[in-house]
Amino acid sequence: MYMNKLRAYFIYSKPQVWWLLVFIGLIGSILAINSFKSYLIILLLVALVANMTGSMGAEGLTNYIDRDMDSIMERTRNRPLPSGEISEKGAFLFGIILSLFSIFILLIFKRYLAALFMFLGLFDNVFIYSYLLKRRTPYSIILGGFSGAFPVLIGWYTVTDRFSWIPFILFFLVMFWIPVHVWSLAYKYRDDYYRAGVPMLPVVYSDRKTAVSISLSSMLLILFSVIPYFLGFFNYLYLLVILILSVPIVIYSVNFIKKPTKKASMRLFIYTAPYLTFVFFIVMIIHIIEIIK
Ligand code: HEM
Ligand SMILES: CC(C)=CCC/C(C)=C/CC/C(C)=C/COP(=O)(O)OP(=O)(O)O
Repeated sequence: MYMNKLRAYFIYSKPQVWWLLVFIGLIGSILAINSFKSYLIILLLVALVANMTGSMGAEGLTNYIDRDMDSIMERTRNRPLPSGEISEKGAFLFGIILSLFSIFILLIFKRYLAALFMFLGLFDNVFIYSYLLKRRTPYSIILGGFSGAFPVLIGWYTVTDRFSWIPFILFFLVMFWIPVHVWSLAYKYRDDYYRAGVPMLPVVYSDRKTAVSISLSSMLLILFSVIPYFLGFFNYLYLLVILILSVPIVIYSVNFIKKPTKKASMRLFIYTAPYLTFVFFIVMIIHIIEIIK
């Protein structure tokens, strides 16, 4: 019984989502480390715990705020809260306790800037995106998108106070990645979102306009992904990998423009997480090669 409840809360936190938030935060920490001193490894683990509990807490609170719409949408109505596996009170306490803990642990280790970024990420995801904008505008994910990029800054500034453009470049890379990621999924579930009264872009706009918006976002993402090379932040290996990784985005986007279907949009959506994972992975590999050299 106890294990079932624990499992329900773990599923409630949406690990299928937050693993990537924690991963980009981990890369943010690794990029900030240029020597393997033990205290840096401890701070890296602090960042990992903070980003994990922060992401779990944010999801817990946003799922609580969205409990009405989640019980309507087919995609979400079997989740632990709409299905009644966990109580509303338990869901809220889960979200608030983990969110506060994620800030608290950073304050305990005197990582004040990282704690500020955690507060801003949580505030943006829970209040700005979920509570304020998601029910009001198709552009909620733009203003609400900052939250998903904060783990990179948290990872970096938990490990060091050193300024660098690198974490901010990666912050904006995630920002440019979000529209493709969200709108391609929202196209498939636009009827769901319509029934729940959520004005996601594919609900509000025609197929044509949605396809153009998603494809423009894809091109912006690719453009912003190659800029760090031309600004001299990452080397030719980064450029080569980005160009290779960008080919499917172009193909899937063109296919979606030519024939906007749910299958075409989901092919693009399913590629978005691996794309971001491999971009961050190659940035980490390049950094580690630099340190070892
Ligand atoms: C405003 C920003 C975002 C919104 C609205 C959003 C929305 C969504 C939605 C609706 C899903 C499907 C969830 C499900 O039905 O299980 C999803 C999946 C996912 N999201 Fe996001 N997302 C956002 C930002 C991010 C960010 C910043 C990351 C990580 C850096 C991320 C990582 C993922 C992953 C890994 C999945 C699972 C992908 C898959 O199943 O293939 N998301 N997202
Ligand atoms: C600082 C820090 C750790 C911030 C983390 C913020 C965070 C959890 C970002 C992820 C954004 C996301 C997956 C939103 C889900 O949207 P949704 O609720 O519309 O998705 P749904 O319809 O599937 O519930």
